[in-house]
Amino acid sequence: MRLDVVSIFPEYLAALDVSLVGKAAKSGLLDVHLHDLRDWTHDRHRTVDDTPYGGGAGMVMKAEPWGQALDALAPVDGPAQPRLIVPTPAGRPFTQALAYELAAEPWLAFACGRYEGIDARVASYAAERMRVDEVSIGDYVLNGGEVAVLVMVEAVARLLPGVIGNPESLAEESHSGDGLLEYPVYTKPPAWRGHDVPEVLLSGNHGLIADWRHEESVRRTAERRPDLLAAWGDVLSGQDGTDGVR
Ligand SMILES: N#Cc1ccccc1Cn1ccc2ccc(-c3cc(N)[nH]n3)cc21
Repeated sequence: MRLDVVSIFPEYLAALDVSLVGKAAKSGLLDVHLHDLRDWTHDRHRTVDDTPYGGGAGMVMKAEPWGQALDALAPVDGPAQPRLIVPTPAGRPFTQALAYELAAEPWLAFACGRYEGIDARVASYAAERMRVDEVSIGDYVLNGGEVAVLVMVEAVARLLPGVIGNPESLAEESHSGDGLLEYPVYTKPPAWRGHDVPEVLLSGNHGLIADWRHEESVRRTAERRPDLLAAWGDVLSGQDGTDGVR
C-alpha cells in the first residue's frame, strides 16, 4: 500500500517511522510519502491560509496549494488515483469497519488540515477524479488533522497481511466481527499486590475459559458501550433489515 500525507507540519508524522508502521514501511508493506503543503506555495511567506468568506473567527486553508499538491501527487491523466481521506470534526465516523475497508485500498492519500479547516472546494475538486472521504476520529475537536492521520494509519496498517505477528489476535479484539468489547487480559504472576487472576483462567478448561471470556465481553460492553449491545438487539430482533444473521 502506498500512503501519501500532506501537511504543513510533516514532521508531526515522523511517528510513522516508529514501531509497527515503521516496520511495515521498512519491510515494503507500506510505501509512505510525507509532503509539506508549503512546497506548493509560491509567495515569499509561503501562505496557506486566508480569512473566511462570510466572516467568522480564525483562518481557512486556501484551495490553490491543495489543488497543486493533489495534481502533483496524482496527476489528472495519471494511471491511477488514490482514495483521499480528509480528517475533520464534521466527517463520517472512523470505525474498525472503515479501517478494514481502507486496508484493502492500494493507495491512500491524507490531507491534514489546520486552522478552521480546508476550503470546501478542495474536496469537491478532488472528488472529480478520486474517492474522497471526510472522516472524524471522534466527537472532540483537535487543532489539525495530523493526529487523526496517525490514528487512522496505525489502525489500517495493523490490518495489512504480514504487519502484525499473530493475525488471529485481530479476530478477538474490541470492535472486531462480533461487535463486543474484548475481555480483560492477564499474565504472570497469578497473585499481584492482593489482586488475583480469575481462577477459571488458571483451570486449563478451554470451554469454561471461552464462556467466561464471552460473558466478560458482554458485561463490559453493557457497562461501557450499551450502544453496541443495542445494535446487537436490533440484529437479533430483525430491526436492522437483515434476517438476524450478522
Ligand atoms: N476542521 C476543522 C476545525 C473546525 C473547528 C475548529 C477547529 C478545527 C481544527 N481542525 C483543522 C483541521 C482539522 C482536521 C481534523 C480535526 C478533527 C478531527 C476530529 N475527529 N476532531 N478534530 C480538526 C481540524
